Amino acid sequence: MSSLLITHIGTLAGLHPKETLLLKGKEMANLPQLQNAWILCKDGLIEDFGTMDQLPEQLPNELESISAKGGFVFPSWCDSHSHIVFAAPREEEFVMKIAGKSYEEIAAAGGGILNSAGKLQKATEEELFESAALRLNDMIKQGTGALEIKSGYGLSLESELKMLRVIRRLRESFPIPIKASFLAAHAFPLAYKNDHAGYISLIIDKMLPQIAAEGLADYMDAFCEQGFFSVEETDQLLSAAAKYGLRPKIHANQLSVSGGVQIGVKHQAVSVDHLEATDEAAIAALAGGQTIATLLPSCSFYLGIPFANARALIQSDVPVALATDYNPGSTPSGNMNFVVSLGCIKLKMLPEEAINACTLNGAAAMQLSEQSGSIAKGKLANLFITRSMSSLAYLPYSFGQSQIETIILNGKVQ
Ligand SMILES: N=CN[C@@H](CCC(=O)O)C(=O)O
Ligand SMILES: [Zn+2]
Repeated sequence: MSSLLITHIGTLAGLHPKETLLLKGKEMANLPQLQNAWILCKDGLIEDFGTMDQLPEQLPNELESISAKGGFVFPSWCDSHSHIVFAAPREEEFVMKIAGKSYEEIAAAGGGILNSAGKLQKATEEELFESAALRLNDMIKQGTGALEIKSGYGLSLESELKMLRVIRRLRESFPIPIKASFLAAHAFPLAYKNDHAGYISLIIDKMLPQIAAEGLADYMDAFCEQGFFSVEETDQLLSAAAKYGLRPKIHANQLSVSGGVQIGVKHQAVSVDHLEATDEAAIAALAGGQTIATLLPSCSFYLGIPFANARALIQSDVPVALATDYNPGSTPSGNMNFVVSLGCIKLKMLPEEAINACTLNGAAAMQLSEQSGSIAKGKLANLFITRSMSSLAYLPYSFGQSQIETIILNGKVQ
């Protein structure tokens, strides 16, 4: 395999040592950097880095060398919450929202998740793969270098399997790590509207065994929310998933204080996601622990719901990650650069905190931080080079404008 040398890097950012797997509290504001640097990638991994006055004399054969022209080099974004496999966008709901309808009202009127499920059930695996691949290509161009994708628009054995197989094919076809979460507990299908127990047993007795047998999921997800899955139902689902070794990453406290955070912590969730409606009890449940609070500020932005209280979480030593939540209903955007900007502007995170939340802690929220999320020897060489910027803060400050010039995945310029 060939090697890549990047020289004249104005700032090489995100140099957390390989052993640092997760950041909490004050550590979140520390983003180690090196000025006037080079980095060498070999066989898809980061081989070494240093300052320009100490460029190595001995370099590998078959070396490609590029100049960063004074730009920053960052580890790729690690987007740990997305729903990019869907059959159709829902811009009709966007217009309903503009006219004043809430997310809950649109869902009650036959829109929302059930609308997406109806369309997905009719789509072929090929169609779903093609459309998700287009979205994923766009995300990669915007700097994403590791991704979690959920099922959850199938809501039947056949269609959930179809979604998870599409995610598997994306993983096999794209040069970035991809994790899959099983989210049949996203909404109750109409046929089970008055038979919640029936749908829960369908998930536990039919879907989980087959998904586990085919190794199609890394995590168990559930939308623990009023009008969706109760705490008791979520508890039952997470206990069943644990028998197959699937740890939770769940949707909690999006629209109301649902108790989802506490049930996630009880089941040692890798992450509890959303938390727009978080109260003190939820923060206390997470304080000082290992469960990551994954905040999704572009969902708050799009739906016009409150932004999560990132400051209180960080102050309570809760590890915070940021992700896109890319989906057709609540967040039709997979742009992590905008997430970093919203993290700063709306969640009041420092640029260093927001960048750590989108890199190392995002990787940790997919259990990938041994290989992704920071610049360290032996980690995946998934990076991006920006234009020359006056400071680190310029990246989130210049919201809506991409500063990214070059994408590098597995040590190769894309
Ligand atoms: N809240 C649950 N799931 C998605 C929205 C799904 C949809 O509206 O299609 C979310 O994370 O926001
Ligand atoms: Zn989501």
